[in-house]
Amino acid sequence: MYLNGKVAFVTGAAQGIGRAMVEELLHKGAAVILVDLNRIAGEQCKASLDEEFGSHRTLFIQCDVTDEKQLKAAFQKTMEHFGNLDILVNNAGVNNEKDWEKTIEVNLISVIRGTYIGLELMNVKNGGRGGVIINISSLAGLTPAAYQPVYCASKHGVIGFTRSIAALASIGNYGVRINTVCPAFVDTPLLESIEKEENMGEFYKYKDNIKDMMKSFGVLDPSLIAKGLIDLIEDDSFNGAVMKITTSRGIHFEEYAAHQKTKV
Ligand SMILES: NC(=O)C1=CN([C@@H]2O[C@H](COP(=O)(O)OP(=O)(O)OC[C@H]3O[C@@H](n4cnc5c(N)ncnc54)[C@H](O)[C@@H]3O)[C@@H](O)[C@H]2O)C=CC1
Ligand SMILES: CC/C=C\C[C@H](O)C(=O)/C=C/C=C/C=C\C=C\[C@@H](O)C/C=C\CCC(=O)O
Repeated sequence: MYLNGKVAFVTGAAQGIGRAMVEELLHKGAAVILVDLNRIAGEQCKASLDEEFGSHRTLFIQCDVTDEKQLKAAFQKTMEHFGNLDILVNNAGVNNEKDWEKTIEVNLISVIRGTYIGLELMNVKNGGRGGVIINISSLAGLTPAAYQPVYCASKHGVIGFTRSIAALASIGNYGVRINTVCPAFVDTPLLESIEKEENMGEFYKYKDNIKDMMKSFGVLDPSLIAKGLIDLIEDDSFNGAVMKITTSRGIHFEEYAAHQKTKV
């Protein structure tokens, strides 16, 4: 997909990986809807981006992605404001083993719901003009994470759902490609949750173990994740891809047997 002039919807856009993705999309000429629960951070993010890219290139929408009514309204506002939707990045995520139901709601249920709403709008069979959906998983979506069992489950779910819906989109000729990105540790405020009992709950006593893992695996810059996102959007050969991003191997892909691969 050629990004110039396209319209992208990014959740969790106010900071971290989401903000890095927004900046890359703007540099490539797209218009971007910034969707985030945090109004202050979202408005500050937009104000900063306006200085570099102009105020017409972005729209901030305060939205809790776990609230179906708010999420649907955000998509509706996008269509009204920009007239179309070409790219959807379901990025918003939390790490909370204490309120683990919230983790499942944000990291998995909202990704599924956002994908379905985005597909409805982009599917050429519905009069859409096609597009690309990227769901953000994690390396914890591919390996056990002893100290984040529910976060791990949510991210495994993102991969299973994304590969499945990508296969359906191909079989149904929807004109929409759906892929997932699995970064290892990335230098964002999310990592601060490791130090908080209200996030880690019973696993708080293992916080130093996670920090040792971070020392061992290293911590990635969000800009590398944004680069991986752009690769998946621009290269039309990717559908159902599971992109991994680690300090040791950079951007690479999980390999599956031929019968488990998704056609474009
Ligand atoms: N930081 C890391 O080490 C890694 C993060 N990831 C994933 O990348 C994604 C982005 O994470 P980070 O940028 O690191 O986190 P972050 O905490 O820096 O940013 C997450 C953003 O999502 C927003 N958000 C949270 N709940 C929301 C909700 N209910 N509705 C709308 N917005 C909401 C927050 O306000 C925040 O702006 C997440 O899905 C995370 O699981 C994956 C692998 C590594
Ligand atoms: C507060 C931090 C929350 C989330 C961080 C993020 O989602 C994350 O990166 C979590 C990673 C958890 C990893 C858990 C185990 C890692 C296991 C390793 O065995 C993976 C090993 C190699 C990857 C090889 C490769 O294909 O590159």
